[in-house]
Amino acid sequence: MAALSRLSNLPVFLHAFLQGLKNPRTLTRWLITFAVLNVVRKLIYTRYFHILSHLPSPIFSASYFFTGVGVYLGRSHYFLPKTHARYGKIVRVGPNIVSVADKDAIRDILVTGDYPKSEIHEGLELYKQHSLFSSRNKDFHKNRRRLVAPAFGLQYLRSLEPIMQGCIHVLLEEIDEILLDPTSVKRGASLGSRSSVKVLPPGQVNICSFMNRLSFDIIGETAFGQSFQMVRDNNHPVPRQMAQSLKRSMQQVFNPWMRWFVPLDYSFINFSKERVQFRKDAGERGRRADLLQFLIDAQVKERESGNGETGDDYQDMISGKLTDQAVYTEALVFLIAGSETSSTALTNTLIFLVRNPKALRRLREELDQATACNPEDALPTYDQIRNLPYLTACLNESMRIRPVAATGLPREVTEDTVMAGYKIPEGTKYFPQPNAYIPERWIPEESPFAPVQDFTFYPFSAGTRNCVGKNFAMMEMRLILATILLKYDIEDVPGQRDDYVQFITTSLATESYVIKMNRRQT
Ligand code: HEM
Repeated sequence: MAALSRLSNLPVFLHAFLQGLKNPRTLTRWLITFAVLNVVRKLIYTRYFHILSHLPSPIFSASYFFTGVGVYLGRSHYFLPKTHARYGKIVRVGPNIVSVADKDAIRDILVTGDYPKSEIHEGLELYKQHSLFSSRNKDFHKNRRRLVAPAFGLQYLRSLEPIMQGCIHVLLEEIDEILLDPTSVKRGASLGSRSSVKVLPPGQVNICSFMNRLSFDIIGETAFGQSFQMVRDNNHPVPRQMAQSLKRSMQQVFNPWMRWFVPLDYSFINFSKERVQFRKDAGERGRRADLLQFLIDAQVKERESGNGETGDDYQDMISGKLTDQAVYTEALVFLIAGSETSSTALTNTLIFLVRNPKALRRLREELDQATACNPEDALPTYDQIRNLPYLTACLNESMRIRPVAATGLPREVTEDTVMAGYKIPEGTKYFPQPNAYIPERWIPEESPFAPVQDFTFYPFSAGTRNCVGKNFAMMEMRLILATILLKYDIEDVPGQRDDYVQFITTSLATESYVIKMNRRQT
């Protein structure tokens, strides 16, 4: 069909060409007509004759144009729930993109079938280097994941607790300073391109900005051995460069024309290179138990075992060897994957809590009980809070309503699959009152609903490509949330926008959410 429709354009083109030889204006007119006809032909073909044309789909799915606009504006996640509500659980949303919103099908894709990541991930590779996050090659991924995963085991993460606590301590100092003197707010440069940090009325703090800056400091300390001092100074160029490059690289995946006009700025890679070299040069003196040290040690072990690089750069890259380049690329992947994700999830949780005072009170009670014997100035320890059910429920509930990876986890179908003809029962809702913040639904003995079904909740994805940093993120979020609630009374400032944009992960569109904070009287 495609070949036939292509041939049918040939006489039109020849006619245009012959006419054009006589008169350049006629040639232009005919070329425009030809281009328009070609677009119409493609749209008709994609809509009615393509191998996916039997799937339910809105009319816009025949082209990438609307998806491209949605991704450019960071609003692509808004249309998906509406499209599924209208067309069912399997919907074609682009010429070659099918969106799936069914728990069994999702389990098949991510876990049972372990489908490879889609081509989109290639657009997210850093200067064409495979990495744990972007690689689509299963052997590469298996090898790299085997080397890196122990850094996120509970045992190793324990060594990171003092580092995280140190950063949280700086946050408390900074918030206290603003509460005393609102003009002391560090304006710095905005991380995205939308807003900057403002002086607020006394007693108010932009919690979105602080969570964002704190997550960068924690990843800076753990992955590069150096805080970005974003909480204190809000002025380091690397987080800003990184946030902007990621946004642009996602926009360019669906809008390739942008590459001509907006080049990507990868200068932040030099920062990673320098930090790795600095740590290596420092030798035993510079040793620290953190993610960067783990990568460097893993590289040394791989080399000592005789399984190191072969000298062929390309082969070493595709087989997942921890070359020098691989070490600084993976450190950057931690920075990219581990900053905006945790900070968005934390900001959302704080917003839900100030808007749900009952849940806030209950969480506070749980935390007070767990830390009752702490001296006044002490921060909660991870041992005290890691198993608190309501704390975990509050985080889960916010990641359920506002997932950090909201546009799904694109995978590729590499062979014929029954999913395209999948029959799905209509009208099944996995979460009763889906938009209400009810942390109790995660505590089976207290839930007003039937227990949450397995495989309906994937904030960290599932299967071989799930989030390697899940334990890190949960530890970080529990520590930060617990500390804030133990040290401050917090309250909502009503009437603020809380819509969000999605580039690689989601974030508040305004980059700002202000809450009232007051040092807690003990
Ligand atoms: C609330 C916080 C976080 C959430 C919700 C989250 C979510 C996810 C999700 C959904 C994926 C799968 C992406 C895909 O399939 O395309 C993923 C992968 C990944 N995440 Fe996280 N993440 C979080 C925090 C972190 C942190 C703190 C780190 C590291 C310090 C991290 C490192 C990674 C890496 C390296 C991958 C790729 C893993 C692989 O493919 O083997 N994440 N994350």
